[in-house]
Amino acid sequence: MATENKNLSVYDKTKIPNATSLRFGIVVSEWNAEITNALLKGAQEALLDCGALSKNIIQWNVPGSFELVFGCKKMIASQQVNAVIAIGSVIRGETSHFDFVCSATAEGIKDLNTAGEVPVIFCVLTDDTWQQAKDRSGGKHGNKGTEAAIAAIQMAVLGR
Ligand SMILES: Nc1c(NC[C@H](O)[C@H](O)[C@H](O)CO)[nH]c(=O)[nH]c1=O
Ligand SMILES: CC(=O)[C@@H](O)COP(=O)(O)O
Repeated sequence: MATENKNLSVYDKTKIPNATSLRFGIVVSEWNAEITNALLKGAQEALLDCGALSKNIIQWNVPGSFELVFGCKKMIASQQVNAVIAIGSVIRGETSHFDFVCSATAEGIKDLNTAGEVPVIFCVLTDDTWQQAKDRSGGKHGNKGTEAAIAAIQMAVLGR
């Protein structure tokens, strides 16, 4: 189902485990900061809505999405978190750089999950246009940060 047919911000709180006992890392890319900050807001609000404590949400920033993998790996190694959310916004430009950044970031985050230490949630928008990114970070299609927070809670419980 494409995002167009699924609001990213909708969740049934009664079906989400309580997050009070869980610790979360959030690593945020600073490229396209208007988008990534909106994703971060959505994630933070959903975590708190599901019982997470502010003191248990550790946030680091990295320059761009390509650096998310390194930031998440260091977060896992040093912060005793139950799940990490990797937040980025990659928007296609004139060259094939978009493809390399997207594939490297996705592969790297996949590899962190394959390592099996801590689940890392892929909250990286890969859009052809600025409007597509706006629509998925609190716009008409909801907020992928919200979706990522719910996935983080569910995977944190599964990974315990
Ligand atoms: N063009 C975008 C980038 N590019 C930067 C890379 O992510 C990386 O920081 C750089 O290549 C240095 O290693 N990053 C995004 O997150 N979004 C973009 O649209
Ligand atoms: C995703 C990118 O790296 C891209 O925005 C860079 O733009 P360009 O391909 O025009 O250099």
